[in-house]
Amino acid sequence: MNVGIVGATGYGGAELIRLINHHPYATVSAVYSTTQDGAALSESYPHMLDMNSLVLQAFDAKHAGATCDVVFLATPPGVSSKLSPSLLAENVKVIDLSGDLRLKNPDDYEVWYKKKPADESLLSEAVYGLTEWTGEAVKKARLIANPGCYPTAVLLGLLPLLKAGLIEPDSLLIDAKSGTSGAGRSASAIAHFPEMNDNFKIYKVNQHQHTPEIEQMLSTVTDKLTPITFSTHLVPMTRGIMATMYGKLTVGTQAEDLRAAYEQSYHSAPFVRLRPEGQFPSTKEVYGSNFCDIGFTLDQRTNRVTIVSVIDNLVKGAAGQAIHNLNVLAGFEETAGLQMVPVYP
Ligand SMILES: NC(=O)C1=CN([C@@H]2O[C@H](COP(=O)(O)OP(=O)(O)OC[C@H]3O[C@@H](n4cnc5c(N)ncnc54)[C@H](OP(=O)(O)O)[C@@H]3O)[C@@H](O)[C@H]2O)C=CC1
Ligand SMILES: CC(=O)N[C@@H](CCC(=O)OP(=O)(O)O)C(=O)O
Repeated sequence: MNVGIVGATGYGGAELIRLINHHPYATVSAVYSTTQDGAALSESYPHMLDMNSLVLQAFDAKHAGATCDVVFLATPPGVSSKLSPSLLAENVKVIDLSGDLRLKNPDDYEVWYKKKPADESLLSEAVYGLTEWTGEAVKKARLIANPGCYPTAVLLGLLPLLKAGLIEPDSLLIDAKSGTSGAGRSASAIAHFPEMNDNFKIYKVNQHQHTPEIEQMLSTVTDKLTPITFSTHLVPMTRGIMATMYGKLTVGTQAEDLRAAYEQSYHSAPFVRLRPEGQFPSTKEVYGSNFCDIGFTLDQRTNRVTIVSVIDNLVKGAAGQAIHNLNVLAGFEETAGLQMVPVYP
């Protein structure tokens, strides 16, 4: 299968190239850039010096139609809503890593992204690609909205317990932390070395654009939209997200109910790993891999559960999850090209 990447000079694009290089059935056949038409990939990324057959070029939907079966859009907000229709018209399937097509309500996009939303027809066609939960719809999709990095960690940790009715949805507190690659290669000053080294920052308090995305997906298992408290922090590391989540248990919930709910949801999910009760994962334990590791414990004293979910933001939170979606929609085995053991230490 031939794939193209728009935004190939960014971190998400580079991670797609790295992972697809090991994919048994997919080949990168086109890499698009708005700023580096004609440049070799190694001009942006010298670590890909041996991949100089990949020459960056200006995006052209007709070219993509002639050379690619699927195109990944690893582009900033506001771009994929414009490019997707021209790719679909060329019979090319689209996997969008940005937030443009994730929110079904266009007003939410306008409020949280402060940009013009995509056309409603595009939003209604886009399938939210949280593969473990929406894989059946992904199989039939031609347009996939790949989940955000924070929502991936948060939703994989919360959905099984909410679906089983084990925690009160309106009691949820979500405290998430990310490495700075989450902000992209052209990150603003907030993520620069002198700002972030030896520092720890909270940001976008009550304003993070992933809030409605999390609420939207949680509502599919609780049947009502419940506002959440969701805080995001930058930590001085390159990759990794840890979401620590707290919720009040419903009457009678025991630790074995929590474990049973996770096992029921993820018994055949190759990328979700559950820790024994009371043991918690760290971000390094998933670094460079497509795993989401989850730990939990129940506090009898407060009648609350603490859940910890970790991912690599660039893999499970972006490129790896996008390739997982590619595998499902193409009918490949789910793990094709994604069986990396985490890099440790
Ligand atoms: N970093 C992460 O951990 C995650 C990122 N995402 C999302 O994935 C997308 C890509 O993120 P990331 O790779 O980190 O971002 P980067 O800033 O690292 O890269 C984005 C790339 O998009 C290209 N670009 C910029 N403007 C345009 C445009 N108008 N049209 C087409 N291409 C353009 C640029 O390449 P060029 O100048 O060569 O055109 C740039 O290299 C974003 O929407 C992000 O929010 C989602 C999950 C996790
Ligand atoms: C660390 C960091 O800055 N992370 C970014 C993630 C951005 C992102 O992935 O945005 P979309 O999913 O909405 O496209 C942020 O918090 O805004």
